[in-house]
Amino acid sequence: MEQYIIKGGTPLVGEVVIGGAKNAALAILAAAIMTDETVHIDNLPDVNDINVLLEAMEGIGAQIKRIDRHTVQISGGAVHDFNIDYDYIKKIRASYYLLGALLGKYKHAEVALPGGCNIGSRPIDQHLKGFRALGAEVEIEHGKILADADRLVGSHIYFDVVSVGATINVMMAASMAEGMTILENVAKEPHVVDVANFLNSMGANIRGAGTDVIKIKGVSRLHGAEYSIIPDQIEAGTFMFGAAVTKGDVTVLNVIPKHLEATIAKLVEIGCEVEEFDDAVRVVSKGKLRHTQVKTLPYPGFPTDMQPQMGVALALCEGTSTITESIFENRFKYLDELARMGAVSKIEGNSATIEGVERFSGARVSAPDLRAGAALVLAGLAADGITIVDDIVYIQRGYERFEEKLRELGAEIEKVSSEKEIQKFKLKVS
Ligand SMILES: CC(=O)N[C@H]1[C@@H](OP(=O)(O)OP(=O)(O)OC[C@H]2O[C@@H](n3ccc(=O)[nH]c3=O)[C@H](O)[C@@H]2O)O[C@H](CO)[C@@H](O)[C@@H]1O
Ligand SMILES: C=C(OP(=O)(O)O)C(=O)O
Repeated sequence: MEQYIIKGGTPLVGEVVIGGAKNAALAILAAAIMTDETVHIDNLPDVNDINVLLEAMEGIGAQIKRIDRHTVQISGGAVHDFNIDYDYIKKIRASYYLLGALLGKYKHAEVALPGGCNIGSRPIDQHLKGFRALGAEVEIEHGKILADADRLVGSHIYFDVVSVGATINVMMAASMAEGMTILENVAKEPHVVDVANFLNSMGANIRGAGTDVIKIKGVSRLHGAEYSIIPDQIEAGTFMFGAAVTKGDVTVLNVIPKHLEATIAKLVEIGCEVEEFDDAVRVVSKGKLRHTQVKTLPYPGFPTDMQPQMGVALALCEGTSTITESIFENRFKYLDELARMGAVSKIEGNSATIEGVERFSGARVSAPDLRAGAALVLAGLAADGITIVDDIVYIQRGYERFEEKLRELGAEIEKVSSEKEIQKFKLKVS
């Protein structure tokens, strides 16, 4: 089992290039099998979730050609199997996008119920409601979602909750339904817009992505395309909070600053200096950090996927801060791990009260999920002494070369997998 070992106390300083957005890329890869022609996708992040999804797609007959770590060519023409097994996708959430893609193109899909991070109850009732409204029969049997339709017909669908996954999934299926679909109360996340743009580049007719209402005029076929995925706002935000907690000076490159507005606002509130450029953002943290409040909300609100990273910063702020987590009820597990490093917090329902401390002390902690794991790495970088983060397989789901990028910013961090390597690192940094 691999771990990160970190000697904290060095400010992160320098520039870091941000990769493509995992959560956009996963949906776009799935959507790529909706045409028989070749699709060329660029700016893919080289992370475990992507590789697992590509394997699952190969398993049903898609031809996948890796051009390099960030570029892939996909031909969906040879897809002959509409059945995705649990073994492939138990580790990832976004396997559910193969439902929308297969149902849209082939009117039939059998996909195991998705996995993903254990951050709370994660129903998919809104996805199924959307597919049924388009005319599909949908059943859950033996852990699989079976969706079947003679034809899909456009419909007017109001989502009861704002869901990124349901919005994208139903948008995919509806793009190959007959007639007009109107989706209301949809998610407005940048990756929803990116997937709509990608589908449109394949010949779909989708309008309104990024607003509350998406209108889709179904088409009978989609064609090949070349597409470059948007930058990952969560990877960028993680490095930006890295600057905040280590009293560093980090510029994230290849970002869309507009997508980072909520993160930037909170960094400014806690006392960081933030400079925005066309496709870069610089975060400088000098003095003490100030306490604040934050509530996670759908975009353009503060993203739940940034909540643990912000929580680590708040645990180092002067005074008392509060976090309200309104999307997933089980996203505070990192606070128990952070307590081992000296953080002081109390969780009540979906809120956490955090009493800032002067410093963390290095300790052995476990990553409970992807973003919580990344947040604990940030805590280790800010802490006195040595921190070991276990279960980094979660972090590897969504961060490419995380430790290398941090080292390029001056961090003392290694990926290790044995006691011998841990001792070697300790000797090196002592
Ligand atoms: C692979 C991927 O892109 N994952 C992201 C996606 O997850 P995911 O697509 O699972 O998240 P959703 O936006 O669907 O979930 C938002 C809220 O809606 C609820 N809900 C969702 C669907 C449904 O059918 N019924 C229902 O009640 C969920 O329990 C949650 O409380 O968006 C989340 C919210 O930005 C992010 O944290 C995840 O990183
Ligand atoms: C929660 C996340 O991913 P998933 O939805 O795939 O579990 C995430 O990207 O932070």
